[in-house]
Amino acid sequence: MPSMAKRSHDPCSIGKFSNGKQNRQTEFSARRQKIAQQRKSIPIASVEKRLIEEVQKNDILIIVGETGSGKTTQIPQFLFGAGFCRDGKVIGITQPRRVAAITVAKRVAEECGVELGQKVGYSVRFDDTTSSSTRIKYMTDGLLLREALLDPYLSKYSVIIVDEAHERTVHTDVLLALLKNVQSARSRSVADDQGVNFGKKNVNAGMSLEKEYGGQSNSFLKKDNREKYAPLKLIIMSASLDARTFSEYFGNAKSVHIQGRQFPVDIFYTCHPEEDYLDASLITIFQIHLKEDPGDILVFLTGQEEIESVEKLINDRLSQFPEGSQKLQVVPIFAALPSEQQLRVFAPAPFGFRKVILATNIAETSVTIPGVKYVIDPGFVKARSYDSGKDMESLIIVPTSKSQALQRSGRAGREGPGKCFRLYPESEFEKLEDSTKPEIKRCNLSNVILQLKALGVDDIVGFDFIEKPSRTTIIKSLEQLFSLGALTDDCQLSDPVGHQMARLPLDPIYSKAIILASQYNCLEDMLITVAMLSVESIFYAPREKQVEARTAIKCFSSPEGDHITLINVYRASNDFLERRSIEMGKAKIEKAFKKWCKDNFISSRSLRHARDIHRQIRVHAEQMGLNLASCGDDMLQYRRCLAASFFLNAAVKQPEGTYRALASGLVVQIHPSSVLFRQKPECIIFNELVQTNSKYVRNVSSIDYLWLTELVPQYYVVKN
Ligand SMILES: Nc1ncnc2c1ncn2[C@@H]1O[C@H](COP(=O)(O)OP(=O)(O)OP(=O)(O)O)[C@@H](O)[C@H]1O
Repeated sequence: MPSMAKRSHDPCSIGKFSNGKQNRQTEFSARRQKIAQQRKSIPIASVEKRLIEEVQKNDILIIVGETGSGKTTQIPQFLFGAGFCRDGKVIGITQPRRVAAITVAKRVAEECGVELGQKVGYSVRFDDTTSSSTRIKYMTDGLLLREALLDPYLSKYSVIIVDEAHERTVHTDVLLALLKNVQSARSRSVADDQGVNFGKKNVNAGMSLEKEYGGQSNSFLKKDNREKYAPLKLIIMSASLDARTFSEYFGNAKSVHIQGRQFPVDIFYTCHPEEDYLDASLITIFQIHLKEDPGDILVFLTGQEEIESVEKLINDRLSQFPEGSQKLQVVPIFAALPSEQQLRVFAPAPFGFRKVILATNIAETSVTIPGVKYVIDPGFVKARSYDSGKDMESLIIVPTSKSQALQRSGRAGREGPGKCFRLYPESEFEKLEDSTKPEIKRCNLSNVILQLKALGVDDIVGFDFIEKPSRTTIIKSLEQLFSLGALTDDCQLSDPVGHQMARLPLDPIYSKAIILASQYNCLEDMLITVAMLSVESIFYAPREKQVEARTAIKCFSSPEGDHITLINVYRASNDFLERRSIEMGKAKIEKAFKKWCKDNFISSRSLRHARDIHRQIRVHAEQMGLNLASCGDDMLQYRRCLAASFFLNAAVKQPEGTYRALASGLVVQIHPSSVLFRQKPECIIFNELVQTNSKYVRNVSSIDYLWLTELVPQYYVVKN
C-alpha cells in the first residue's frame, strides 16, 4: 500500500447526499434551490460587478482564478446579465475538449433554467445543439476556427472567451492569433468607418517555397470594403495561466486574479517514488474504497490501454470479494470512446455504490463530475512529441506539469471538500515543469498550415503566433503539403485538391487518401480504412490469451497487410449486425455485438467508435460530391491507392530484415502486432511509427515498389 504523507489540511464539512426518495417535483425545486444557493456562494459571485466593469473598460482581459472558482459557468451568465447579448449577439466560450464544452453547457442551461439549445447551447464537431435563440455558446476551439472559415469576422459574437488557455493546444494558439487579428480588424472597421475584407490573397505568381519562408508578418484580414462591425471583447481564462505571456502578446492587456475556491482539497503525496504507478493506483483505489467516507474516485491514467487494463484488474479483484460486498462501479472515459459512452461518467452510481472513473487527461480541465471527492494522480500523461529532423511524430508518456497537477486536484472539492492523492513524493512535485510545453512546439504542423491557408494566411513563418514553432517544423510541414498536392508552386491552396483537403476534418494525409480513393473507385473501402486507423487499437489480446487471440485474428487477416485486414473486420461486423438486426431487437443486438467482438478478440469500444467516425466522414464525402464506389473483392486498385496516398510512409526491406523508410531514411521494423510481422514483404507502406526500444511501424501493407514511381513520379522520380 503506498504510504501517504499529508501536506496540508483545511477544516472541512462532510458533503450531503440525497436519499433519492423525494417525488420528482419536490426534487426538481429542491435542485433549483440548491443550484441557486451554490451560485450565490461561489467565490466569483462576490466580484461580479467588478468583473463586468473590467470587461466594459478593457477590450482584452486576462482572468486567472482558482479551479472551481466559477469562471467557466458564471462569467458568461454575468455578461449575459450585463447586456452583452443585446441585438442578438452571442457570447462564445471555447474549450480545448468536447466533453467539457458539452457538460458545461448542460450545467449552465440547468442553472439558467432553460432547455439546452435555447439560450444556452454547445457546438462541437458533428454535434451542434445551438439554435437561433442561443446566446451563450460553448464550443471547442477547433470548432470556432472552422466557423472563421465561413464568417471571417466572427460577426455574431460580442464576446469570445478562450477558456483553459494554459493548455496551449495547437488550436488554442492558432485561435489566439486569429482572434487578435479579428479584433483589430473589427475595431478598425469602426474607427476608420472603412470595412475590411477577409482572405483576399496577393496571388504572386511564381512565388517559391523559399519566398514563403522569408515573408514578412502579414495581417490576413485586409481592408477593402465598407462594412462595419461592432468591436469584439476578448477574455482569456485559466486557473494556471502565465498571465504575463498572454498579457504581453496582447499588447500589455489587463489581467485580474480571482481569489479563493469554494471547497478545500487536501493534497497527499507518497513517501517514496512508486515503481509501478498502475499497481499503486489500484492499491490506492481499494484503500479509499475500504477506508474513506463515501464519495466517487477519479483516477488519471495515460490512455485507453492502461484504462482497460486497470478496469480489468479492479473487476478481477472485486470478484474475490464476498458476494454483495463489491459496491464499486468502474466507468472509463477517454477520447476514443463514443460521446454517449463518455457521458456515462456523469451519471450517478447505483444507490449504495461508489463510482471509480478511470480517465485520461480529457477529464483534467473544466469538467465537474458530480460525486467526485477523491482524485488519484499518478503524475503522468501521454503527450505528442515531434522530431522535425526525422519528421517523426510519436506519443510518449511524460510527467505532468505543475499546472496539470493543479488542474487534476481541482476536479475534487467541487461539491464539498476533497482529497487528492499524488502517487509521487512532494520533492518530485517541486521538480515538475511549471507548465506544459505548447503543443505547437511538439507536433507536425501540416494540418494547422492547411487551415491557415484556407483562412487566407499567406505568410506562415511571419504569422503572429504567441510562440513561434520552429522554422524547420514549418518547412517540413509545408514540404509535406506540397508533396501531397495541397499547395501550388506559389504556396497557395491548390484547386480543387487543397481546398477539398481543408474541408475534411482529418489529418491531411488521410484527407488526401479519401480524395484519391474517389478517383481509384475505392472510396467506400478507404473511408473504412481511415475510420479504423483513427481509433486506438481494434484488436485486443489479453496477456494470458495470446495464442487464442492470434488464432481468432487469422480469420480476418489478409496476406496483403493490415489495411485489408481492418476492412475485413469492418465488413464482418457489418454482416453480423445486418443479420442480427433481422433476428433480434435493438437492446439484444448490442449485447450480441459485444459477445461477437469478445469472441473475436476485438475491442467493441474501438470498433463502435470506428463505425461512428465512418458514418461522419462518409457524410462529408457525400456532401463534397465524391464518388462513393467500392472495389468489392478485387483489392488491387485499393492497394495502388494506398501506395499513391501514403507514399510518404513507404519503406523497403534491407538485407537483415529491417526496413529503410524512403522519405526519412529511418531504419524501422514491422511491429509484432502486424499481420506482416513474419512475412516481411519487399516494399511496404505504413501509417504509424512508434518508438519503444526500437522504431516500429504499425498498420502496414505490402505494395509493389514500381507503383511508387508509376503513381507518384513527382516525388519518387525527382526525389529518390
Ligand atoms: N455539473 C455540475 N454539477 C455540480 N456542480 C457543478 C457542476 N458544474 C459546476 N458546478 C459547480 O460550480 C463550481 C464552479 O465551476 P466552474 O466550472 O465554473 O469553475 P472554474 O473556475 O471554471 O473551474 P475550472 O478552472 O476547474 O474549470 C464548481 O466548483 C461546482 O461547485
